[in-house]
Amino acid sequence: MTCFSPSGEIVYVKIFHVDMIIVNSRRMAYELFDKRSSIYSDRIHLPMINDVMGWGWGLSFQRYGERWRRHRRAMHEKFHIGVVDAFMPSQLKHTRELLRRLLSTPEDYAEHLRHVTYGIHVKAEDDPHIMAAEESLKAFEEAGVPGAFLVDIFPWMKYIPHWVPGAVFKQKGRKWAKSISDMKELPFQTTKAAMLQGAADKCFVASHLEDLEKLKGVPQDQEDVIKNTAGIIIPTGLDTSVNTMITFVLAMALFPEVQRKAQAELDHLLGEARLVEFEDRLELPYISAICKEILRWHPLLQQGFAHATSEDDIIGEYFIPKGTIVIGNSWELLHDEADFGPDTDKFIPERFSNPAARDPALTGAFGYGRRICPGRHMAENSLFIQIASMLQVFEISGPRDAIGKKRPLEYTFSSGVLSVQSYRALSQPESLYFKLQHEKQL
Ligand code: HEM
Repeated sequence: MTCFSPSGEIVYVKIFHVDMIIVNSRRMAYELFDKRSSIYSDRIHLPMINDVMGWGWGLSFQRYGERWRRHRRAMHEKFHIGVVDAFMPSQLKHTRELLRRLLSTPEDYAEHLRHVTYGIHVKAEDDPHIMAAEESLKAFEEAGVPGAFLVDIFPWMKYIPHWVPGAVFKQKGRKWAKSISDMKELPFQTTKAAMLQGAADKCFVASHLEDLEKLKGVPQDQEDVIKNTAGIIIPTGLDTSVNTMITFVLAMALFPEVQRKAQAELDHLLGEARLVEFEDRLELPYISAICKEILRWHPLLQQGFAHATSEDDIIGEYFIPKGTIVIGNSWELLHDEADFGPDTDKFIPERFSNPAARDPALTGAFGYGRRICPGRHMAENSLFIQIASMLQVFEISGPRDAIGKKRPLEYTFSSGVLSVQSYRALSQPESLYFKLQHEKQL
C-alpha cells in the first residue's frame, strides 16, 4: 500500500507488515529528524545483521538509547569540530603519499585512495585489517537492504541451524560474522600490544585507552565501548570517503572547465612555490565549492541510512506507528532547486557563490538529526586536502585511445545502500589520464 501526503513531502508505504515513510522535503526532514529527534533517531532491528552476522555492536546499527549514547559520545570526543584538526598532520602526510603513488601508477588511483584514506599502517597487499573490513563491507552491501534476507521479515528464522539444507543465509552469516569480529578485534589488539611496548601511534584507540587509565568510576564495559566504536570507524568511513573521492575524479574528467578554474585558483595562490596545505583553505573558495558540489551532485547514500520511530507519532492527519522505518530522501533534498539554484543535475560549484545556497553537509549528505554522521568534520577535511592536492599536481582527463585521442567516458552508479560509481570501467589502464603539472614539489 502506498499513500502520499497532499504536498508529496512524505510518502507512506507498507510492505508485508513493515511501515515505511519517505521524507521528500527539507522542511519535513527538519520537522521530523531535528524537532522530533527523540522519536525519529531509532534504527530497526535487522535480524540478519544484528543476530545472524553478530554486528549488533556497531554504532550505526544500535537502537536509540543509553547504549548508543555511550558509543556516540566515545566517537564525538575524538571527532567533534573542536578537536578534529588534530588529524590534519596525518591527513596531510597521507595525501602526499597519495600523490607519490598516483605519480608512479595513476591507473590504480582507486586503490591508492583506498590505501591512504585512513592512515593506518597497512601492508601493501592483503592487509588483514583492511581485508576484514572489506569483507564486512561487502556483507553490509548485501544485507543492509531491508528485506534482502527473509529472516528480516520472519525473525524466527534466525533459530534455524546453519546445517539445515537450504539455510544459505545462515552459512553466509557465519562466514561474514568471522570477518566482522576480526574487523573489531584485530586493530584493537594490535594497538593495545603496541601500547604495552610503548610503540603505539596517537590514534583513536590509544588516546581513549590513555584517557581511561586516568579516569575513575567508569563503567566496567567502557573498554568494550571503545573497541566497538573503533571497530565501526573503518567500515563507516572507508568506503564513504574513498567513493566520494572516486566521484570527484569522475567529475573532473567530465567537467574540464571546472578543473581549469580550480587549477587557476591554486596557481594564482601558490604557483609552483609549494604544495597546498590546510591553512590555504580560506583562500581557496572555488576548491571548497567543489568539495560541497561533490557531496551534493551525486550523494553516496542517496536515501540516507534508514532511521526508525521509537514511539507512535502524528504528522498532520497521519498516524505514524512506533517502529516505522523513516527514510530521508537525500537525493531529492540535494537536488531541490529552491535550495541549490537551477540545473541541480549538473556539476556547477559556482552555485555556492550565492550565499543563499544550502550547505549539502547539513542537507542530507551526512544524514539527519541526532544520527548525523559523527565523522563528517574529519571527512570534509580529508576531501579538501585530497581534492586540492590532486588538482594542484595532476590534470585529470577521461579515456583516450592508442594514439591519444579522447574517447567518450562511460560510467555507471550502482543502486545499493551506497550508490557507488563503477570504477572498474574507469580504472582500465588506458582510461584515465593524470597529467603531471608540478612534479618538483613531490
Ligand atoms: C564522505 C564521507 C562520508 C559520508 C558521505 C558519510 C555519510 C554518512 C551518512 C549518510 C550516515 C547516516 C546518518 C543517519 O543515520 O542519518 C553516516 C553515519 C555514520 N558515519 Fe559517516 N560518512 C562519511 C564519512 C565517515 C567517516 C570518515 C567516519 C568515521 C571517522 C564515519 C562514521 C559514521 C558513523 C559511526 C555513522 C553512524 C552514526 C549513528 O548511527 O549514530 N563516516 N555517515
